[in-house]
Amino acid sequence: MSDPVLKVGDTLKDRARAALGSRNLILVGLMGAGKSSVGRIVAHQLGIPFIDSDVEIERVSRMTISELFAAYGEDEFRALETRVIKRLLKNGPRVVSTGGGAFINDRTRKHIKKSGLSVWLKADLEVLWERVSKRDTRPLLKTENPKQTLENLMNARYPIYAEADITVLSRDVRKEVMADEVLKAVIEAQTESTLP
Ligand SMILES: Nc1ncnc2c1ncn2[C@@H]1O[C@H](COP(=O)(O)OP(=O)(O)OP(=O)(O)O)[C@@H](O)[C@H]1O
Ligand SMILES: O=C(O)C1=C[C@@H](O)[C@@H](O)[C@H](O)C1
Ligand SMILES: [Mg+2]
Repeated sequence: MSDPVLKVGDTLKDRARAALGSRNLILVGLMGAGKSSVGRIVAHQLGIPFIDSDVEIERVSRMTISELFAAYGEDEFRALETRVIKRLLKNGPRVVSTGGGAFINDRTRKHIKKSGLSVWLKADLEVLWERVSKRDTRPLLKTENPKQTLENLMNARYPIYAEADITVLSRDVRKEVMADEVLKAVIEAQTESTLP
């Protein structure tokens, strides 16, 4: 990608926007990591469209994610998720926040890797639990011991999320601070990839 000329005084968002070029920025990670809320701010900062794959799936199916899981099961949900994400990634640049299991699916992960820069928002169990325990809209956590289920998902999924291009630690700080960290990481990733 050819770098547009950057000037002294360019802001963090200008530099991140230039680093991204026409690629998509795709946020991956577990439920509660902040993909949807941080992704929305990042897109606003970059001045490019924001799309949340869970919201898009609910829009096209006219069902909630819980209803989809209940009516068709997880495998059908994943097949739909793959199709929707593939379509969303066709026209970059966009910020696409994915559902927690999207990057774990081999086909979806391939589409994500091909179409842009992936960012893993990595959080520890206590941060995630504090956030997801407030709402019961997540079908995979409707178990007898949802905190243990979340920990099991972390153990199974973290090695796969680690394949993302960038990892940003999602902590208990304001969402705007997290968004700035994502922008900085995009710039750093671009700088590293152009080093001799
Ligand atoms: N940095 C933050 N500080 C405080 N609260 C946060 C932060 N990031 C996210 N949250 C809150 O945590 C909850 C989950 O965040 P969000 O929906 O963005 O996560 P997600 O990664 O998109 O999860 P899912 O995979 O379930 O869609 C929301 O209520 C959100 O407001
Ligand atoms: O972690 C997951 O597998 C999921 C996370 C949510 O974003 C939804 O996509 C759905 O509840 C499945
Ligand atoms: Mg989300």
